[in-house]
Amino acid sequence: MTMTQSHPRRGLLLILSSPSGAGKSTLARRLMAWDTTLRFSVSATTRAPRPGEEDGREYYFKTREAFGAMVQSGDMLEHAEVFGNFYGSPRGPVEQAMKVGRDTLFDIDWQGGQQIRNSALGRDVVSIFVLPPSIAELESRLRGRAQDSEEVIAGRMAKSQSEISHWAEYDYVIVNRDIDNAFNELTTILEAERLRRDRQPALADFVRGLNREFEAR
Ligand SMILES: Nc1nc2c(ncn2[C@@H]2O[C@H](COP(=O)(O)OP(=O)(O)O)[C@@H](O)[C@H]2O)c(=O)[nH]1
Ligand SMILES: Nc1ncnc2c1ncn2[C@@H]1O[C@H](COP(=O)(O)OP(=O)(O)O)[C@@H](O)[C@H]1O
Repeated sequence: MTMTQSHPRRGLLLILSSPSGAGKSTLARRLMAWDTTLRFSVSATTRAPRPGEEDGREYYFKTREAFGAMVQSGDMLEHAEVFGNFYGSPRGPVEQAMKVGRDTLFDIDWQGGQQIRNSALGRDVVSIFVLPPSIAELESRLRGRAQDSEEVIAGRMAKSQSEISHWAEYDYVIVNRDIDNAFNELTTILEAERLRRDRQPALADFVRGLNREFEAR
């Protein structure tokens, strides 16, 4: 029997979180281009689209009523209020991907990370927190992105210290100083975690064989 027949592969849930502006969307975009088998979990949000954002690509843009209805009917795997707007990960596509052993990438905040880690899917989670090299650089990246008003930027900066305080809840931490180095760390983590996942069932078989050998002595 082949390994895939006896042990259907489970999809990994790769969670990326960071204070706003540290670079997690940039890393997520690069990772999706690097590995086209990864599925990006497109969140629903009540925040307004930024210039260039497309409904269904970066987010599903929803009214508060429509968002509330999704939560009520159990369609969200997790949801949270972030910077005064609601954000949530639709459950259906994640469960579909898990079933066929496809890995899913989430760009969600620490509250969402905590909810998925504590859910029935928790054992398939690999979580990564992205830190900026300095707070001055974080602010300059938020400004450089030039997509938010001064007020929005100030609000995000004010929240960044409490966001950062959750770093130790994550499996891995990447300091995004140089984007190429940060991206290399990210792909190394994914490759190592995939190896671990893929080897686990075969290892269990192997140890059963060792035990049979013990018993036969
Ligand atoms: N819990 C949760 N957080 C989300 C979700 N989608 C996005 N976020 C987080 O919401 C925050 C704001 O996202 P966004 O408005 O795109 O701003 P940006 O992070 O500055 O690009 C970020 O920390 C995202 O990771 C989601 O589905 N659930
Ligand atoms: N290592 C880096 N060095 C310099 N600029 C970066 C780096 N990583 C990301 N950026 C830039 O910083 C800004 C914020 O990045 P973004 O990915 O949108 O952050 P987040 O999704 O965490 O809010 C973007 O303009 C992005 O191009």
